[in-house]
Amino acid sequence: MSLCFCSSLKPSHLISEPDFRFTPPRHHLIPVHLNPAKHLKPNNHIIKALHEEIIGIITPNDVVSDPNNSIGDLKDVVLIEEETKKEGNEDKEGDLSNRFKLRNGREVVEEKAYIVGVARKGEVEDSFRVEDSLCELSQLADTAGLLVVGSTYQNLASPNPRTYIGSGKVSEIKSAIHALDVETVIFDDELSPGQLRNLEKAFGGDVRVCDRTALILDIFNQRAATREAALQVSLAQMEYQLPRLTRMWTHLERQSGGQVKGMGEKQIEVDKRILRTQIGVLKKELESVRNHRKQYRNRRLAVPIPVVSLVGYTNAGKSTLLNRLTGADVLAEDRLFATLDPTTRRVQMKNGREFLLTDTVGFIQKLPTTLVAAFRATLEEISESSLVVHLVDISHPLANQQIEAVDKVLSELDTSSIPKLIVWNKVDKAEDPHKIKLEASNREDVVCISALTGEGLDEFCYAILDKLKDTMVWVEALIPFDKGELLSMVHQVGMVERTEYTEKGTLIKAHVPLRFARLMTPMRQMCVS
Ligand SMILES: Nc1nc2c(ncn2[C@@H]2O[C@H](COP(=O)(O)OP(=O)(O)OP(=O)(O)O)[C@@H](O)[C@H]2O)c(=O)[nH]1
Ligand SMILES: [Mg+2]
Repeated sequence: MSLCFCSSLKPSHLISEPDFRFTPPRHHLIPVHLNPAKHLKPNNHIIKALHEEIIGIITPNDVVSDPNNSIGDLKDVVLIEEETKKEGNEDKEGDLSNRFKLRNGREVVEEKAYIVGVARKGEVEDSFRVEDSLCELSQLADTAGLLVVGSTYQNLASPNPRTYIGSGKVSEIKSAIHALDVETVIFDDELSPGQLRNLEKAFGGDVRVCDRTALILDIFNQRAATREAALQVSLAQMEYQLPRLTRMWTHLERQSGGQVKGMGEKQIEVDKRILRTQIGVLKKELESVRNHRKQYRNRRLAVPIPVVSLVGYTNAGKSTLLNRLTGADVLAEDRLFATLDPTTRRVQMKNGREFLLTDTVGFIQKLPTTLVAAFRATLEEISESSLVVHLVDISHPLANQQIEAVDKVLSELDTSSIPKLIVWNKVDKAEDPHKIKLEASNREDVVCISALTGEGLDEFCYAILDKLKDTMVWVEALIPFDKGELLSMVHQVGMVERTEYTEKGTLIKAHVPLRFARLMTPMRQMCVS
């Protein structure tokens, strides 16, 4: 059984991209029989490809002129993925070659996609407008390796429960997608299994229908690099798939003309059981991977250095900042969801102070709940940190909406008790950097930086220390000379305001983390007496 999101009958492109190469395995090739009498125009593009021993895309409608007679037996001329070129589309080689893209190190042919949204009447003014949300969906589609060739939306009080959009709009889209030769239609909200089914039926043919959630899950699937991330994504995919299995086997009934009525339903139950068992196995595996990571985390917590979590909308610049401050080598690129796994590195400040900085997975509006649930353990690291830094791409036209979307996820993660610092990144890219800096300086809790140029990074580190100080406890303690180790630890993790050497030991006045303050209780009493 193959798990796929876009279509319940065939493995979707969104699960496994067509792995297009110029030398495909033999079974992908089918012979082409060319009949010169039928062909009117010579096609030098193909000849060139053949001369260079590159296998080109040829259909029976293509004309091959071979002045040097170097092609040999035309029966051996082969065609890659017959479906990629339909009859009557002779001039599409150029168009097609534009659709070869390098995705995650693989050359793939981009499928044509059409995106659809719904603008809800009476929507809060400050939230994402439907055009903005569709623009983001288009970026997501691009990240997943799809070529968006058209989009539309409809104003509705609420989505149509049967087909998400109204029936008139369905017909309009049907005409558009057939005219544009679209293979996949992506909807901007999560579709119910019923809506998915009805829309596929309405569009007919081989058109696949999927939603934003499936697209995001697919991107995560493509990008999962570690075992934990891969397990988390698989779990999210299976949980998304479970209620959508409905049509997987109904084709059996259709094929047999209804003679094996009920067979499809039985098979659905079998599939659901298999899927549930797989979900159980995955959860167990995840548990063991997580225990392993927990041991690392406990070891890290034993080192008394404060942990600062970097959170923010996808593409805000979190990994760039981590790399800049720590010399780490986390992948940072202008694509959505570049990072899936948390990475922690030590930041050493000029004044000798240190803190640990953790880069986390980016957030997005309409983040699939299955994904939040599957990534909860990873995200829980955020709720265990001493400080949360919310990084904002201030140059983005939708910065405010992105801030709101991040705050929404943070509130779900129970981080309200952790102090937060807001950092406006990409100030270099802002339309009016001066104005942005002025605005930031007038606001408490906002620091303005450019992770790319390094501007404002010293202020950023000092702001972090200030914030960390707020999380600490003020102590005055007399540390005996034989506890030198503790004294240097206090210097390392606390903010020492004053030290004085007395006959009995070192008198310190400092802000220290709570658990240190507890450790120092006897020494604090010595100080009082
Ligand atoms: N101009 C400018 N570009 C920046 C800055 N910081 C990051 N970028 C660019 O923004 C893009 C995204 O950066 P990342 O560091 O990958 O963003 P991220 O927040 O880690 O993204 P995800 O991992 O997808 O959540 C990259 O192309 C960076 O070069 C900045 O201060 N100025
Ligand atoms: Mg990143």
